[in-house]
Amino acid sequence: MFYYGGMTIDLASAGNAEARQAALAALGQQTRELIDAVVLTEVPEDEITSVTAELAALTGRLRALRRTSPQPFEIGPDGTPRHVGNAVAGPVNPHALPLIIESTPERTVRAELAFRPSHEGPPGWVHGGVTAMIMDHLLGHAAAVAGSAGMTGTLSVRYRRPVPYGEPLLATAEHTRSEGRKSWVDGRIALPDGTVLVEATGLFITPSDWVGRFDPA
Ligand SMILES: CCCCCCCC/C=C\CCCCCCCC(=O)SCCNC(=O)CCNC(=O)[C@H](O)C(C)(C)COP(=O)(O)OP(=O)(O)OC[C@H]1O[C@@H](n2cnc3c(N)ncnc32)[C@H](O)[C@@H]1OP(=O)(O)O
Repeated sequence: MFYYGGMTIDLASAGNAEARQAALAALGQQTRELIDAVVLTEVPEDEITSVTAELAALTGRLRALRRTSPQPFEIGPDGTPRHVGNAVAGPVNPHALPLIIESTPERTVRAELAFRPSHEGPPGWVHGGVTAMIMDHLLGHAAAVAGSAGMTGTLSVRYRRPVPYGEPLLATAEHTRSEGRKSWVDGRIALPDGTVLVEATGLFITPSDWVGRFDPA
């Protein structure tokens, strides 16, 4: 639903929903490029001021017709779960990497990824909160594909080596065990040669009202 001038409009039923998602994903990607351009720019101050004014105008255009919250979790036309507004994996969300996760037949998960300069924490390296966020989401996804979708109860992260940005990395995770509504998942972020940079263990708890709702296909 969208709110425009006091009216409520269901745009999904009004047009081609898939074409709209593709257009929104392109906007999300362009905005990611903008974010990195902002943190790296060396243009003169008057140019910065001019670009800021143009961005304010563009922001106003996007705000002209808006939702009350990001796009929800849903089952896509091909039957797969998707959450395009998600902060970590959503292609429409510029804050998201986005993390593109593949599931293996063994119900483990993997994602090839590369952090960007805008993820910098310690000078030259990725912020530990950003890598923890990636681990939280990937471990949660691994719990879900194992049939134990839940909310993070605890997340323990061991930072073994600093994480570079701008380089291809591999993140993997696997469900290890469940007891009732509690499930444990292990994961890591590694260099392509297998050198582990970050290790994480998470406890995911299936809220009572989720039981049976998010069973994998
Ligand atoms: C988001 C996914 C959407 C759908 C997925 C489906 C499809 C999959 C596709 C794609 C996957 C995407 C993956 C995303 C991953 C991202 C995950 C996040 O970032 S989640 C945000 C951060 N976490 C919170 O905000 C939790 C806030 N806390 C709560 O909501 C509750 O406290 C909750 C649900 C964690 C537990 O509430 P209770 O009422 O169900 O729990 P009680 O009944 O009190 O306890 C049950 C057992 O769990 C233990 N427990 C409860 N909370 C614990 C905690 N925080 N740490 C350790 N143990 C805890 C208790 O001691 C108890 O254990 P005993 O049975 O006695 O052995």
